[in-house]
Amino acid sequence: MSGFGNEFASEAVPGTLPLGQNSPQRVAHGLYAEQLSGTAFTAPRGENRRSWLYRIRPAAMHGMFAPYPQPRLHNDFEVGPLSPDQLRWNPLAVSEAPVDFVDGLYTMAGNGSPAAQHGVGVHVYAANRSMAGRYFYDADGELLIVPQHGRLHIATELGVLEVEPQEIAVVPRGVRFRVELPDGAASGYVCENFGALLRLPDLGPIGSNGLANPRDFLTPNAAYEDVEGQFELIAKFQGHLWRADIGHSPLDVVGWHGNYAPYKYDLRRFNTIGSISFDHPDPSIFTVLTSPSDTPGTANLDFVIFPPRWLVAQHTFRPPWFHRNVASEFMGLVHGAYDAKAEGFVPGGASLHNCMSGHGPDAATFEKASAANLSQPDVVGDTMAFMFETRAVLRPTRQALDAAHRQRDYQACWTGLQKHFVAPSR
Ligand SMILES: O=C(O)Cc1cc(O)ccc1O
Ligand SMILES: [Fe+2]
Repeated sequence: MSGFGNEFASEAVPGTLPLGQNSPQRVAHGLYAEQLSGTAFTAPRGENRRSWLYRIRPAAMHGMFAPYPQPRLHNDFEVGPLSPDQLRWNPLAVSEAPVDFVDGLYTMAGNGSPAAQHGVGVHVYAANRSMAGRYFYDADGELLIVPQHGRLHIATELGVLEVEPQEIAVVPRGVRFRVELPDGAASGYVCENFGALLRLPDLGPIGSNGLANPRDFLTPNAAYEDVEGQFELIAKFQGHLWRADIGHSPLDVVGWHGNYAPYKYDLRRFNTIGSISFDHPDPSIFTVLTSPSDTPGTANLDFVIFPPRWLVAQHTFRPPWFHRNVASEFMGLVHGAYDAKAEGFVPGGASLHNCMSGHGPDAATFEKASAANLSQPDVVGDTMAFMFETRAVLRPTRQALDAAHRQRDYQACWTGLQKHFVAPSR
């Protein structure tokens, strides 16, 4: 079903959804009615998100939760002194042992907390088997999933999302799901948003079209599993994982209606807008989705992409400029090469430039772009980089700082920048 944040209605069995009410005395087909609230009951109408689920058994039915050991996934961002160094990592290696999506998550950095209801957790994942007999939900935030390698088959309570690299999926806070790997292995990035729900950015003078267009966001039709067995429900709650026995698939929603639902988006549909005169615009022009904070214009999270595009700006240094930012920038690369880095920033890798840490094109990129012939356009072809930009400093986890795959020589990419200044003689 097409559209961003629409009021959808979907039933896998005809006649499931009640007409004219949400909670009839007896639901059709012997189902239970259950509301899933993604915003406060009293959130303003334009921001209010909830769905009504008509399901075989209510979500309350499962055993007691006990801690589930997955020490690589958490929200214990490093406390204490934090170096302002620029950081960069190679891709996380896929484990030799069998690892599913939940066990394959690895926390890189974050800010805020689930308790504070603002901030983000930044994770990567590398998995080599499908989740089988287990289901997951995150009570701490919605999950923005950015596949980098391998497709994901995400079976959720509200239906199935198939996503491949260069597409994204968003699973709302609380929605239970299982991830299968049609290609046998998969890796990518996840931003866990503790704050206000992701929404489309305002377009200002761009007008009523452009960037990510609402109709390109797709929400699944209802699909249910009617199976019983000895299964496991994994919850992420207040920064840590918990497990409970569950005797049936919780993906048993036969019909649902509402505006709180998973969705996917193909980043290749992004209507990239840029300079056709001079100067490289601020990267906010590439915002796909934003989670506002309580300060207008200052996001809890901006999800920004750097898709293929033409560079035509005249008398201009065309790649991203040198920069220091009050906000903090975590970047990843889904595909190809990024136009500010000639080498070292590889698909599946990541970089972190925190508040006011200088960054920008590496020496090779600077020299090349400074000498480029601007009478012809450049095309940035095979590429799909992205940024999770957030107003608060991203504190890396201890494991990310200590990781063998951290590039400890990252700063060297700027050491080759030559002094070109020549003081005019007086
Ligand atoms: O490469 C980066 O760090 C992100 C970035 C992109 C851009 O187009 C302009 C500035 C900027 O920091
Ligand atoms: Fe930047």
